Amino acid sequence: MTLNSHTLADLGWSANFQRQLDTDEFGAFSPARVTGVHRDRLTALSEAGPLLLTLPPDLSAGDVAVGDWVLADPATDRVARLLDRHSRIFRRAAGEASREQLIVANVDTVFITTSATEEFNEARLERYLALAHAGGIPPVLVVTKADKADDPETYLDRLRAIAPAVPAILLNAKAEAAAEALRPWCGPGRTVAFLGMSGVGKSTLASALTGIDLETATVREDDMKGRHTTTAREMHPIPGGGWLIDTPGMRELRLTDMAEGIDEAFAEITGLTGECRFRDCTHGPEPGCAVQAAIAAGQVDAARLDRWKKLRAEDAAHAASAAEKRRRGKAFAKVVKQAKKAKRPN
Ligand SMILES: Nc1nc2c(ncn2[C@@H]2O[C@H](COP(=O)(O)OP(=O)(O)OP(=O)(O)O)[C@@H](O)[C@H]2O)c(=O)[nH]1
Ligand SMILES: [Zn+2]
Repeated sequence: MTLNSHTLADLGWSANFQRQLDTDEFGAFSPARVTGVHRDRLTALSEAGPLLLTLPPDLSAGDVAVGDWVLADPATDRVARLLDRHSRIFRRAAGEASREQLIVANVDTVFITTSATEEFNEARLERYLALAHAGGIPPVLVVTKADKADDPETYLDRLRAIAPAVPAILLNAKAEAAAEALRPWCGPGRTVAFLGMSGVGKSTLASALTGIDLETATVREDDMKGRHTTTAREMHPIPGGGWLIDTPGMRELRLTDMAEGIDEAFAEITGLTGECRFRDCTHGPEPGCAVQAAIAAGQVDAARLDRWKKLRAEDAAHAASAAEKRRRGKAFAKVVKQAKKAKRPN
């Protein structure tokens, strides 16, 4: 099989997408996986090979992300419909309240990558976990630079303390065996992505998995007018099956984008809050607090409670400022409308 010929299953198609098609769509359109999003067009892969698609008037580039599935009209090379995604990574759009800015779609596993160095930080990892949970993507924790630490196993202990249910692996990203350690989550039709701070070894691992140097990998494509353009590839095949998505948007994710899905990342605490005597318990000094009781019993880490409260507070502040912006935006629009009305001659 060449690089340009994949079955739908290889591309990540599943019953979950199949179910979304109407009977009349079956014969008329071909499903295609989005591999690149540009201002007014998409690159995509279908069973027949690469496609260059235009967007219909009711869809804008911001509605689509690398990893999405679309139905393409082969007669016009236009997107007929965007299919519902099963998972995503998103950030909150700056300025515009409550709107999600989509970063990637339909990822099956996210490798949250950290290193056995000073960079290791529980609070940050909890945010990455929250981001994965919010987008419905099962996370795997990867600790690189095992070769640089005196006692690297302690980092696994620290991960167990914050996320006992999340698989965690410790490795040297530069070693031959690095790709093998990630292989259980890859395979035909499966899509993976890396998240983590700069310098933790994401590119090293990505190159080990795909066999290409992603830092320098570019691809020449024809644009609509037949000109050649050079663009970075954002969805890479993994030898043996599966895909790695690596977009600039993922690398630009900032920690402030990540305060959703927090409750799931702190399940051992949020699972208890319903048992507190007071419904509005702050899990501080009040009597009958189930969380404080668990801390006293050594079942919950007090530092985790602090970080959970902090994340929740940040999230609330973020939501409040977004609501305020929206309110001001509306008030401003009203003023503009009134001004226009006033100017208009009868
Ligand atoms: N010794 C050792 N060095 C590593 C390991 N993983 C990564 N490095 C080195 O750390 C440096 C940064 O690795 P990258 O793979 O570029 O990190 P990155 O996460 O892709 O960083 P950005 O591209 O900035 O997001 C490189 O010099 C790697 O060779 C490891 O497990 N052990
Ligand atoms: Zn409480």
